[in-house]
Amino acid sequence: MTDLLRAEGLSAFYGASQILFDVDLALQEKRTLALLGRNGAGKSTTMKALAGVVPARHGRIFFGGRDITRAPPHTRAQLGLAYVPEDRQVFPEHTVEDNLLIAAKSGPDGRRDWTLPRIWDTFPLLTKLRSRQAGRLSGGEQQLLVIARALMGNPLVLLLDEPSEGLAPIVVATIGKVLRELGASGATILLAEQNMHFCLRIAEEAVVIDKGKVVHRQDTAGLAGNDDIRRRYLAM
Ligand SMILES: Nc1ncnc2c1ncn2[C@@H]1O[C@H](COP(=O)(O)OP(=O)(O)OP(=O)(O)O)[C@@H](O)[C@H]1O
Repeated sequence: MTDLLRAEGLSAFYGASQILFDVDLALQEKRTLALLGRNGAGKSTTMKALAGVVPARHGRIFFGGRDITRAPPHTRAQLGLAYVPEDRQVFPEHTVEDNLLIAAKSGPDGRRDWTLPRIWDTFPLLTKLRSRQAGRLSGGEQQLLVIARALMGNPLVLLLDEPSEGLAPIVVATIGKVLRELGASGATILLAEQNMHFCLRIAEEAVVIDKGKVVHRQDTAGLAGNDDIRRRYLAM
């Protein structure tokens, strides 16, 4: 299978502080990879480096075989890399439907698989809320909206930063169901999470990061039974 997105020897800094050390990641087409780690392990920084929001000081990032290490965030987005940050930024004054329509465009390959009707089918909860102002949605509803909005751009890869963070278990279950369906329909997803249980039925494989370094890689089914790694790096 082809690596759609690959990071090789990635390092990143905030000022003088080094946050990522020699991170290697490979995301294959039509697969979901979990990037797991505790609070402060470096998951968000990795996602930001892949999206171009934080520069890579060393190393290389390849997307569809093309070197995007120095490409700005908007170029990466145009190439089909959709980044959904953890802060769930919706356009608060606009309706759910307008938030989605603002983002509607063909994918870099000309595909228009994701349209409003398909979004309503995949996210029934959003259908009910289509006329509501996005700023009035709950955190979970906003999370669904930002995922749906990313899909409206028909991306090749979704980078999702901690979609389950701070949400009630029932909402987390709804988001999990949507992500499983997306994976089954052939989406390519990198999912940064602290919550390993959330990832188990969504991602096939996991990369564990700790103190900015990749410390372990395993299929998620195996990781669930790997008490040593879970205790050492995932605080569970
Ligand atoms: N803007 C910043 N300036 C300086 N240091 C930062 C900044 N953002 C994050 N850090 C530090 O970088 C390290 C990695 O943070 P990062 O947000 O990537 O971790 P994370 O695994 O995503 O954790 P969380 O679950 O808290 O989001 C932490 O030590 C954090 O304090």
